[in-house]
Amino acid sequence: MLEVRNVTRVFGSRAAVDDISFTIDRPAFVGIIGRSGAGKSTFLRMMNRLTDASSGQILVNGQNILSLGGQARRAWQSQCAMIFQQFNLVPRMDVTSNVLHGLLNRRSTLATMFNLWSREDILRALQILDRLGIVEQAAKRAEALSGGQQQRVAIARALMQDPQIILADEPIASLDPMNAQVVMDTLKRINIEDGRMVIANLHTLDTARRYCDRVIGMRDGRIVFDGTPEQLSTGVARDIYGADASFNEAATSTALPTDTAADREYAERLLA
Ligand SMILES: Nc1ncnc2c1ncn2[C@@H]1O[C@H](COP(=O)(O)OP(=O)(O)OP(=O)(O)O)[C@@H](O)[C@H]1O
Repeated sequence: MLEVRNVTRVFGSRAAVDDISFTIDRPAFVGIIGRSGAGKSTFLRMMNRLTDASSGQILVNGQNILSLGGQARRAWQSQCAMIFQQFNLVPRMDVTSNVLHGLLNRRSTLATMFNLWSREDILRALQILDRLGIVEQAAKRAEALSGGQQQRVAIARALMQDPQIILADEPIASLDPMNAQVVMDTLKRINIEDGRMVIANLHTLDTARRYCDRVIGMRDGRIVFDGTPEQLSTGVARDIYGADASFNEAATSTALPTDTAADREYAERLLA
C-alpha cells in the first residue's frame, strides 16, 4: 500500500531525511518518534508534497507520489490529509466553514471565491462534527473553542477530504493530557472504523506505545528502529533519542517548532 524507497531530503549540505525506506502494507496506525530535528516533520511534508524530496520514491498503491505535478499533486494532497500541532484553522471563521474548507482541492475557484457550499456538503460536515462529538460547536468561531476541540475540528476538516491517509504532525503537543487523550482516541477510531492509515509524529513514548501498531524511530534523518510498541523498550528508546545513561522517558518531549513556513503555506492555500 505504501512503500518508501530510499527517500532523502537535503537542506544545504545536511540531510534532514537520509535514505529512508520502509513499507506499510495495511491501514495501520504508525507512530514516528525521535528527538527534535530527527527529520520527522520533513518526512510527513514530503508525503503530503509540502516539501520536495531530493531523491527517492514514495509509492502509494504503486504510484510514485513524489513525481506528481499540477492537478494530480493536488488530488494526492486531498488523499492524504494533514493535521498540525497548531491546528491551522481559520480562527475567525465558524467551525462548519473550517470543516468545509477540507473540500478546497476539489472545488472550482468560482465556488470557493463566493463561498458556495452545497446543502449536501454542509450536511456531511455536520455529520462529521457530530461523529467527533462537537456538532454543538458548529456555529461558533473556531477561536472560541478549546485546543482539544480545535484539533477535532482539524480532524473533521481532514475527514471532509475523505482521505486514504491521515498525516498528523505532533497532533497533541499543544494539548493538556485530557484533551490529548480525546484527540488520540479520535484518530484511533478513524483508523479502526474507517480503515484509514494514520501516520503520526509523536513526542511521547507512552502515546506511541498506547496507540500505535507500529513505531518508527528516527535519529539524524535515519530510521534506527522499526517495530512494534512491545519492542520499544527503554534501551531502544535511549538509542533513538541518543541519550546517555541518564535518559529519562518522561523527558522525550520535542520543542515547539520554530520553522512553521510549510504550516502557514497550508493555511494560506486553504484561505486563497
Ligand atoms: N526549510 C528548511 N530549511 C532548512 N533546514 C530545514 C528546513 N526544514 C527542516 N530543516 C532541518 O531539517 C532537520 C530536520 O527537521 P524536522 O523539522 O524534520 O525534524 P523533526 O524531527 O520534525 O523535529 P521537531 O520535532 O523539532 O519538529 C533539522 O535540522 C531542521 O533544522
